[in-house]
Amino acid sequence: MQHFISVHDVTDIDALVQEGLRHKQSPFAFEHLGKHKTIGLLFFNQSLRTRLSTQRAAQNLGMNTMALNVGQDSWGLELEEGVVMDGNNAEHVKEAAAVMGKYCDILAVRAFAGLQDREKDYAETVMTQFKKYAGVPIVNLESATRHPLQSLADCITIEEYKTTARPKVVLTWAPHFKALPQAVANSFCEWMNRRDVEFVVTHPEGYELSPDYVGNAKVIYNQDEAFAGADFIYAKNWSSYQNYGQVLTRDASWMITKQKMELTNNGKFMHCLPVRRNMKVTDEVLDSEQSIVIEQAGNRVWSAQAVLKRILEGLG
Ligand SMILES: NCCC[C@H](NC(=O)CCC(=O)O)C(=O)O
Ligand SMILES: NC(=O)OP(=O)(O)O
Repeated sequence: MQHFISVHDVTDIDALVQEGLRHKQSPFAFEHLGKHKTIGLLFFNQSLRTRLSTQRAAQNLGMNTMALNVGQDSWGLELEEGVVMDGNNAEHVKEAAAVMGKYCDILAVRAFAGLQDREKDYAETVMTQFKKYAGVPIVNLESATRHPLQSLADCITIEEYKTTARPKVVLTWAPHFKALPQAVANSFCEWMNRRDVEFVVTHPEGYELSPDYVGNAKVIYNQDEAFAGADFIYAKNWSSYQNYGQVLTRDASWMITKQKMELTNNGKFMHCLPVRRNMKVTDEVLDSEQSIVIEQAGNRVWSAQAVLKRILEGLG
């Protein structure tokens, strides 16, 4: 594997899921693979899980790690080409990416959607620019449109907890007062569409995700109907794709409650975290046996470790 930007960089998801599960069993089996290799983690946005789990994964593989909060620890980065740099950003990504590529063998980048300009966000400028100028493999730590390390951890978690060969997995929109990106939901769709699951997406009208990511997934606008017989409920808020970046409703009837979970087949509750309690999901559900959010977050280490191992093998 050269870069890990999206599901399209993976030739065999099942093999990668199994790889992750093997790392979970034997975290230090490849502790020499990353010796004398350095990963740089760049954050344009906040993070808890991604920052710590990716560092932990790299360390388990014997790598050195460096993390940088762009714009806070370092200079603000200009991403547009050909502009007069008379604003707040002191350094262009052309130099910054190339320089960091001299210090690091792998660069991992988090840069959320701005949610102002759909065309710009969906062009994935930051990932594209880093890929173009860094000269080293790039790992996506959640970009404008995708969060593949999360999706791989989600696949690993579903593999561990499924009780039938072909579980029913429901991605449900849940209310939030802020405008959040579509990245986690988009990415989850892309990965689920390639897994052996019955995949259903449910959300209020106006929250349709980009068809490029939803693909052939079944979309049901009635949340109760969608929940019927589900083995996994994956909750996430996202802002509108059509009315780009808008919050169209905060309808509390979409919050995940115990009553809704009772419609499922004793389904497991999943969320990528962080989650707003009693906004998206009740305490009762989050604190119940059905919630596997902590185990899911724990699997972020094994997801990152599987990906970094594949990239390290390609470095030679
Ligand atoms: N990486 C996991 C989710 C990150 C981000 N959530 C957030 O920004 C939540 C912020 C808040 O609840 O204030 C998102 O939805 O893409
Ligand atoms: N799920 C996730 O990516 O969490 P952080 O935003 O805390 O990294």
